[in-house]
Order: sequence, then structure tokens, then C-alpha cells
Amino acid sequence: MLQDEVAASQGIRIRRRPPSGPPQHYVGPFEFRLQNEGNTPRNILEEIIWHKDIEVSQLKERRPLVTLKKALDSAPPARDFIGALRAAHARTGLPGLIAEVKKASPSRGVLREDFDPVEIARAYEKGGAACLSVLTDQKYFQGGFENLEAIRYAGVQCPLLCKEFVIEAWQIYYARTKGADAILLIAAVLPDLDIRYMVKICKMLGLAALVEVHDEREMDRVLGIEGVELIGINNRNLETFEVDISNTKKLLEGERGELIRQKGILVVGESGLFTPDDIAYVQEAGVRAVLVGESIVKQSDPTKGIAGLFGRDISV
Ligand SMILES: O=C(O)c1ccccc1NCC(=O)[C@H](O)[C@H](O)COP(=O)(O)O
Repeated sequence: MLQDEVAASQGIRIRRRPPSGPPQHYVGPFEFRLQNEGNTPRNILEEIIWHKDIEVSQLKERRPLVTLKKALDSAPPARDFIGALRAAHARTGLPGLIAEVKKASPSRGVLREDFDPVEIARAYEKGGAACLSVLTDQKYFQGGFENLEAIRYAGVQCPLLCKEFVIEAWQIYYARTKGADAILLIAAVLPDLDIRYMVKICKMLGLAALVEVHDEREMDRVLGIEGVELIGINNRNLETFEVDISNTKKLLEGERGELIRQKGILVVGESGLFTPDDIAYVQEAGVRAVLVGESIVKQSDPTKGIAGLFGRDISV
């Protein structure tokens, strides 16, 4: 309860757990379901977080932090995610591309039936992606940590973002043992203190933290957190699924944009980017990197999909 109160005082509407126990009660041997009224998630993001809470507590039992810490020694070395984005921008004059390996999503359903994560990752790399984003959530995105590991061990050179719904530091350690070079932290879910603490853990492990915001309040909170180097502006409202790329422009206007430049923070425009005009629009607004899934993963040849998105071959 206290946890939710702290979060609510920072404008966070997502509750970490159902307010009075699990959303459904299982009664008797036939698993008869009784809906616990009032304990239903308010939106899809909250549903994902409640499910993640249970998933993480089960995973933690099987692999406690002490064993994960030992496994860090045999993890492949962390690569420079932000450096790769900056280098791509310097090389092409266009935003560095984080290409998302995304099979499905709650808003769009299955995006690609013939989904081979390693093949898609290789096609993205060939097309000039600077970094890749790999969805690891199974239930809502049909992703998995096995995809992250497979891509890492297939010899793909692009640094990898673990696209997860992080609620506990344990997940950051877990992602690193699976070969991640960066991890997503969502400000709509995490209170300031958690972000501050998790950013420190990321630095200690050599990971980049992509801190994602959706509105002015989240942006202001994140700009007040020391050590944040990479901010993603999501054009998709994760509670309603509404997509509007002018969100990127809105959050980079005026004093916020100025502060971001002063702090040397790299900004990533995320979601809903389909055309060279979309890319030009968010670049003009001030982003130096973009995170793109649907528009390129749906193409029969994702390498050509990247050239189509940028209006030219960005691999040279
Ligand atoms: O994509 C969704 O439907 C979604 C729903 C709930 C939480 C997160 C969701 N997506 C994560 C992302 O933000 C996107 O995968 C990413 O930015 C790429 O977006 P797009 O290029 O529009 O596929």
C-alpha cells in the first residue's frame, strides 16, 4: 500500500499489485473462478505489471540473486549501447536505429507469423541498425529471454536492449546474464527512487539504461534523476494504446529540450514511426535515435524495410 502511495504521489497510476489480493480466486479442485470485484487491472499496462510481479517472484525462487551474481562472470561482455547510437548518427546524419525484434503486441496482435529472431536480427544488422531491441516478455509479446540469448550467441554485433517490464533490480541482473547490453526502465511504472537505484545498478553492470517517458510529468521526474544518459519518448500511450508522434516534439520543446542538451542526454523517439517523413519529423524535434518495431518487422525483407523507413540505404 505504501509503495502505491509513494508512486501515486509522483503521478504514477499503475499499481504494482491488485489492491486486495490476487485478481481471481481459485476455489476447490475444479479451479472454479470467482472474479474479485474491484481487483481488475485498470488498463493493459497495469495487467502486464501484475502478471510480471508473479512471474518475477517465481523466477527469483528458482534463481536467487546470489546465483545470478555468480553467473555474471560467465556472461558475454557488455557492449557500448549509447556509443553505437552516437556513432551511427555521426556516420549517417540520421537518428541511430534501434530495430525491434517483435513478434506480437497487445495493441496489434501477431505482427509476423514466420518469426525467426536470429534471422530478423541479422537482417536488421545488414540494413544498418545501430542496436537491437529484443522483447523478452512471453505472455503479451510472444518474446523470450531465449531470443535475446540466441541473438547474442549468433554473433550479431549490434548491442542489445532487453525490452522488459522491469519492476525489480533482480531482472537487471538476469538480463545481463542473458547477454543484454541495455535495459528499459519505464517511468510510468517505477517511482523516482527505484529509477535512481536501478540506473546505478545498470552502471555497475556496464549496462545502458533507457529510461522511457510518455508525458511532461514523467520527463520532468526523469530529468531530475542523476546519472540518466538515455531517455526514450514513447509516442504510444501504454495505458490506452493511442499513438501520436507529435508527443516527441511536445516533450522536447522549450526549457526541457534545453536542459536535455545541456545535460548531454541522448533522446530516442519510440513507436509509431513508419515513413522517412516520420523520421525527419522526430529528428527535427531533437531525437538522435529511434526505436522502431512494427513498420520494419512486418516487411518480408526487414533489411529493405529499414531502407524504406529512412528513404535510403543507411548501411553504408
Ligand atoms: O506495442 C504495444 O502494443 C505495447 C503495449 C503495451 C506496452 C508496450 C507496448 N509496446 C512497447 C513499445 O513501446 C514498442 O514495442 C516500441 O516502441 C516499438 O513500437 P512500434 O514501432 O510502434 O512497433
